[in-house]
Amino acid sequence: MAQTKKVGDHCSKPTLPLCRSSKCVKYGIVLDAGSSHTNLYVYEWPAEKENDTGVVHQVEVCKVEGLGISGYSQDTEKAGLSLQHCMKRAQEVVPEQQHRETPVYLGATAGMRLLSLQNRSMADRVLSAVEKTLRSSPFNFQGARVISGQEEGAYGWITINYLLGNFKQPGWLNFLPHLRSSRGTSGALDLGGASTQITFAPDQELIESQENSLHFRLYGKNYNVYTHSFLCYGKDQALRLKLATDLQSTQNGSLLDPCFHLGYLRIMNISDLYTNPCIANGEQQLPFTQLHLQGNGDYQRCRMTIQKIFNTSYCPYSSCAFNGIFLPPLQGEFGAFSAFYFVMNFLNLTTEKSPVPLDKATSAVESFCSRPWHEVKAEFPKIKEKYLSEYCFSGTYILSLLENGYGFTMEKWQNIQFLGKIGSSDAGWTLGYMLNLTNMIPAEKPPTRPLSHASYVGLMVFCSLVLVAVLLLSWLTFHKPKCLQKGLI
Ligand SMILES: O=P(O)(O)OP(=O)(O)OP(=O)(O)OC[C@H]1O[C@@H](n2cnc3c(O)ncnc32)[C@H](O)[C@@H]1O
Repeated sequence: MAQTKKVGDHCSKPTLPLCRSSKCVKYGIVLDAGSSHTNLYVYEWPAEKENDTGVVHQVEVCKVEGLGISGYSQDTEKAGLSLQHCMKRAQEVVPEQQHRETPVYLGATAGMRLLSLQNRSMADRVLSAVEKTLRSSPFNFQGARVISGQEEGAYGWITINYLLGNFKQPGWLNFLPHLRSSRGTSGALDLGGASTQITFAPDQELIESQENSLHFRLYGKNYNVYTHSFLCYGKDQALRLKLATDLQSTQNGSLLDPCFHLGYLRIMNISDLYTNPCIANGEQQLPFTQLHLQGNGDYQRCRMTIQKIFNTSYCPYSSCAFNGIFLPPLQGEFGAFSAFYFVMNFLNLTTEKSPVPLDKATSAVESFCSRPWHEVKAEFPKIKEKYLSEYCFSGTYILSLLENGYGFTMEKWQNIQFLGKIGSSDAGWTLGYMLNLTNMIPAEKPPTRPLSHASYVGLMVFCSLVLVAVLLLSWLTFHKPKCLQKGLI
C-alpha cells in the first residue's frame, strides 16, 4: 500500500464533478474480477455528504458468470455476454444524465495474479478484452488493473472500518483528546478462492517486516496497520495444495479423502491440478494421469491433512503465522468476510448476536463432515454441487487457518464476527478501493459545520425575533406617551 499512498493524500479533493442540486446522488461502479467469477458493484452517496463515514452504500451487485480464472480460458463468449448484461443493469440503476460522470474501476485479484505468473500474455489479453467492453459503455471508465495482495488487504480493512463508522470519532471527543484513541478499528479477514488476507492495527508499534506494514492518515488520525496476503491459500487453491500433498503418498491415483463426505466420488485430471504456480512441478514424477478421489468424511483426519500445507518449522521474526511470514499478536475485534462468511453461514455458524464458541463451531463442522454424501445432497438439492461437496473441506480449512495458521485461541475466537454485509453493502475490498480512488477519505478531519443548514436558519430567525423584541421594549421604555407622563406629575 505504501506505493498506492493515495489513501488520505493531503492534497485530496473529490474527483467527481459536484452536483448542482443539493439533493442529488452520485454513483461509482467497481468490478471485482476474482478467481471464480466477477462481481459488479454500484455504489451511491448523497452529493453533499461525501466525506461522511458510512454514507456511501451499495445499491446493486451483479454477478458476471464465467469471468473468473477458469472462465478466462474456457468460455470467453459467455463471459462477454454476461459482462454486457451486468453493464446494462448498471445503466438502469444509475440515472442516464449521470452516466458520463460515473466512474467505473476494475480490479482483478488473486486469480489474475496467478494467471499473470503462469501466462502473462493470456492475462493481458483477458484484461484488454474486458477493458474494451467497459470502454464502450456510457460510463467514465477509469481503467482495469491487477491489484496487489497488500492492496486487497488494505482496501478490505478500509471498507469494513468505514462501514462500521470506526474512522470518525464523535465530535464531543475533540474536547477530550485523551479519549480519542479509545475507539479501535476492526481487523479484516478475507478468504477468496486463490488468496486470503489478514489485516489489523496491532498493539505493538513496530511491524517487523516492511512488506507487511501500512501507514494511513485518515480523518486526522494515524494508523499503523499490519497486512499479509497469502497467495495460494484461498479455499480453492488450498484444496489443490492439499490434494497435491496427499498425492505424494498414493501409488495408483486413488485417494481416500477425509475432507469429503462418505460416498462422494470425484475424478480429476492430474494435469488440471498442476496448471498453476501454486503447485511445484511434481506432476512429471507421477505414474498416473487421473486422480480418483473417494470421500470418507473424517474431520480429525481432514484437519491433519490440511495441517501439512502450513509450514510452521521456521520463523525469522519474533512471531509468525506460517511459511515464515511475520504476524504480530492479534489485536481487537475482527470481521471475517467473503468465503469465511459463505462457508460459516452455510454451516449455521454466523449469528447476529454473540459469536458461536470455537468448540461448538468445531463440533458443528465435525458432525457435518461425518454425514454421508447422499444425505447431504438430498437435504440441499438447490446448492451448487461444487460448493456443497466442499463445505466439509472449507469449514475444516477455515478452522485450521484461523486456529493454527493465525493463532486465534478459544478466547480470541470470540472476537471474530463473520460478516456478509454491513448495512446494505457487501464486506470486501471494492468499496475501500473506490473510496480511495475518488479521494473520499480525507487525511484530515473535514471542518465540521456546528449546525445543520435548517438549524442554522432557525437560529438566525430566532435571534432576529429576540433582537426585534428587545428593540421594541427599549423603544417603549424610553419613549413613553407624553400625556401619561403629565398625568403622573
Ligand atoms: O481472487 P481471490 O482474491 O482469491 O478472491 P475471489 O474473488 O475468488 O473471492 P470471492 O469472494 O469471489 O469468492 C471466494 C470463494 O468463495 C466461493 N463462493 C462463492 N459463493 C459461495 C457460496 O455460496 N458457498 C461457498 N463458496 C462460495 C468462490 O467460488 C470462491 O472460491
